[in-house]
Formats: sequence, C-alpha cells, structure tokens
Amino acid sequence: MSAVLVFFESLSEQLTTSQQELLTLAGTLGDVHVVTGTEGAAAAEVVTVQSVESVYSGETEILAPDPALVDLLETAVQETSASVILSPDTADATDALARLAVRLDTGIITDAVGIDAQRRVTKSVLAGSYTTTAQVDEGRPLVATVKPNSVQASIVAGHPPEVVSLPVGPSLTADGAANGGVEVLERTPLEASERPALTEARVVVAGGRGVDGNFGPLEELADELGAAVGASRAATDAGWIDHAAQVGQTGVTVSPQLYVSAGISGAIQQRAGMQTAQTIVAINKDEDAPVFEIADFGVVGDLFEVVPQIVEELRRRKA
Ligand SMILES: Cc1cc2nc3c(=O)[nH]c(=O)nc-3n(C[C@H](O)[C@H](O)[C@H](O)COP(=O)(O)OP(=O)(O)OC[C@H]3O[C@@H](n4cnc5c(N)ncnc54)[C@H](O)[C@@H]3O)c2cc1C
Repeated sequence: MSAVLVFFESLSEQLTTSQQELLTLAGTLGDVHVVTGTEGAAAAEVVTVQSVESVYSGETEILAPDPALVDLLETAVQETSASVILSPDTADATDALARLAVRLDTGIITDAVGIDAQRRVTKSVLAGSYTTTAQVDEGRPLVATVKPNSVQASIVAGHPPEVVSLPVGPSLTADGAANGGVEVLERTPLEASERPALTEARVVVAGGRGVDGNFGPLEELADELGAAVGASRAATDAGWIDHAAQVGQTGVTVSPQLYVSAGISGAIQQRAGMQTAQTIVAINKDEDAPVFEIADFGVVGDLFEVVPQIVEELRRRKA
C-alpha cells in the first residue's frame, strides 16, 4: 500500500475533530504517517491511533511559520516515499504544503472536500454551487489541504506510533536571527475560551450586520447552549468580532447539529460555510431575507427581542 503523509503543524493535548477527520481520510488512501512541528515523543502520545504507523518530527520543536517545516516535510516525504501528502487547510499548513509542492515539482490542491482511492480530489467551489474533480498527473505526488467537516471522523485508539526524529531544526539561529527568510517578531497566544472551537462545535450561534455591534445577546445564548459564536463577513469586517469567527466562503466552514443565524441575510457566500448544518434556525426582521429559504425554523422578528426570550426560556427549563 502506498504511504500517506499527514502534516499537522502542531499538536496539542488531544487530536481535534478536524485532525481526526484527516487521519480517517488518510487511512482510506494508504499507510498513514504523521509529520509535525511538535516534538516527537509528545506528538506520539497524542496520535495514539491504530492506523498511524509513525510520527516524524524535527530534532526539537519547530513552530509555524518557520520555513524549516518545509525541510521537515521534504525529508519526511523522502523517508516514507509518500505519494499523498495532506494537511488541514490552515494558513500556515497551506503555506508549508505549497512550498513543498514546488520542491516536489508538483501542484497543490487546496480546500479539498474528498479524495477517492484513485486520488481524485473533489472541491466545492463558487460558494458551493459546483463540485469539481481534479487529479494530479500520474507519477507526481498528490499534495492537498482538506477542509474540516468534509468526512466523518472514525478512528480507533491504538498504541503510540513509532517516533522518528529527522535531522532538521528550527531555522532561527542561536542568536535569534532568522535563517530561512521568515522572522517571527512576537507570538500572542489566542485567548483561552471556555467555548468550543468554531469548526468543531455541535452548536453555533452566529450574528451578522443585524447585531449592530452588540454580540452580547448572542454570547449569552451561546453560553446557554454550550455553543461557539460565529459571524457573517459584514460583522467581522465591521470589527465587531474577530475575523476568525467568520463563517462562509472566505471564512470557516461549519457543519454543526444546530446553527442559529441572527441578523444575517443569508447571502450565498455565507451559506457556503453553513448550509450543511443539520438544523438551521434563522432570526431576521425581514421576512423576505434569503436565509429563510434554507432555514428549518424561522423567526421573523428583532433579534434583540427574540434572543433574550430564548435565553430566558432555556434558563427556565434548566432550572
Ligand atoms: C468574494 C466574496 C466572499 C465573501 N465571503 C463571505 C463569507 O465568507 N462570509 C459571509 O458571511 N459573507 C461573505 N461575503 C459577503 C456576503 O456577500 C454578504 O455581504 C454578507 O454575508 C452580508 O452579511 P450580513 O448578512 O450580516 O449583512 P446584510 O446582508 O446587511 O444583512 C443583515 C440582515 O440583518 C437583518 N437585521 C437587521 N437588524 C436586525 C435585527 N435587529 N434583528 C433581526 N434581523 C436584523 C436584516 O434584515 C438583514 O437581513 C463575501 C462576499 C464576496 C464578494
């Protein structure tokens, strides 16, 4: 069976749902090896998945966007003779895989939603209106990034895989100078949130221009539902919430069990990121808003009146 190399720029204490999805997909394509910037022994404790044979890492931790990650990837490809190299579609992983593709004299396919046994890659394009199929030339490795929520995660726990340390280190030299064309001046960790990650959440509460700068009621609803908070581009562009919260064509794709859309018109670019939610509840004061075309339940009303009533009812039922 051919080797499939899965790149995770870093691993935390547990595999995220999208990492599990990627390992599931990789398992259908060949023997799975993981390569990561995280230190090897720590990474192997996280990737205790039956289908994963080995974990490749550098001599020490290598943090994205260090170009040394590309050296690490290239060395791991040589070691494993991988014919398929996959990563999640994060900015840093896409950057590293694109550079790797140049070195391997192949192309890169980004934002894949499926890959079959013949290495045909499907993508959803033009805000989900079309599905395209692409394939790399025979004899060239397939390099692709995969969107979250594209496959159902199904992994079986196993023993920690073999750890292989490769002779690659961070490109920052001992005196702190950058060696590979990129210098990281400062790192600011994301503020820890009690809420689930947006792409992983079972419930998402999202707001748009209609919140008029005040996400307070939606945050309260999210807290009651244990939900992540998402947003339309109008809301993120206005600076009312971080860009990481943007759902849609140029934001993240979510596929939760419940998506509450409040004060969002439902433009095609927004739908592209949420239309596969199992149940969509729309709250909009315009009864002709396009979002009602895809909503399972709709409330025509002012979100500042409707949302507090939902919160109150949830609290009453919980009490
Ligand atoms: C290339 C491209 C990529 C894009 N990518 C994305 C993307 O990834 N994600 C995305 O979301 N958009 C994206 N957009 C923008 C998209 O086209 C829309 O402009 C955007 O989604 C509109 O956001 P909105 O629904 O919040 O605002 P609007 O369209 O202005 O809608 C606001 C809605 O709120 C309702 N409303 C107002 N006040 C209230 C109230 N008090 N209570 C209840 N309802 C109220 C209004 O009736 C209206 O329906 C993209 C556009 C382009 C061209």
